[in-house]
Amino acid sequence: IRECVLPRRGPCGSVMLLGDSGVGKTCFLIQFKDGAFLSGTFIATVGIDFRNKVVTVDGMRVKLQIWDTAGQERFRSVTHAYYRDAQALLLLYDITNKASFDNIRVGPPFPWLLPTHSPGRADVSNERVISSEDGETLAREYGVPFMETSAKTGMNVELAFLAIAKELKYRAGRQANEPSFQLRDYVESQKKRPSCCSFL
Ligand SMILES: Nc1nc2c(ncn2[C@@H]2O[C@H](COP(=O)(O)OP(=O)(O)OP(=O)(O)O)[C@@H](O)[C@H]2O)c(=O)[nH]1
Repeated sequence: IRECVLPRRGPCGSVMLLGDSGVGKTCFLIQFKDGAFLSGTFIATVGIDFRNKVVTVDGMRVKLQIWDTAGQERFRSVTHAYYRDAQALLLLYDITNKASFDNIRVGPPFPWLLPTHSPGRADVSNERVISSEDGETLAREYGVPFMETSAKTGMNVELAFLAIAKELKYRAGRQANEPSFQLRDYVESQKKRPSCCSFL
């Protein structure tokens, strides 16, 4: 079940959404998959779940198998079992919840992974306790791309997955004359920044 089933052509990769319970992982996935925001009652994910989505980057189909993990501590051992098979990790924290930021850690046992820090809820800026600079500093420490996202407004949600798909396509085989793909530069050039008044 963990293996990507290849589409007729093009690369495939698995992406894991990680972060504390309630940071917005399920909403992030639903926003990308269906373009909708799940508001209202919060239903915690039990164990692990996945959705597939095929995206087209630079004329090539790339299949993403996106794993939504449970943030609750009691499911930690289940979700840990899946890390080693992931090509990319999206680490989410809630900018209004310091503990969720402090719990973001990516250790050296997985140097082949491609984490992206994607703080959830960048729209609730008036309750913010973790500044953009705090996030950028942590991302620099790990050498990973950084962008603030919102499942509610959709800000940067698609970009996170498209950037991963581009990286997977690039890894799958570079065409002659194709310039090398620099993930962090791409993210920096494409990402939207939350404005001072983006409380929605
Ligand atoms: N304002 C705002 N609320 C959000 C956003 N993303 C999620 N939420 C809310 O946060 C709550 C938790 O969202 P989930 O996506 O279920 O959280 P989760 O990280 O999947 O939680 P677990 O399944 O327990 O790991 C829900 O009530 C959402 O409506 C966002 O971008 N902005």
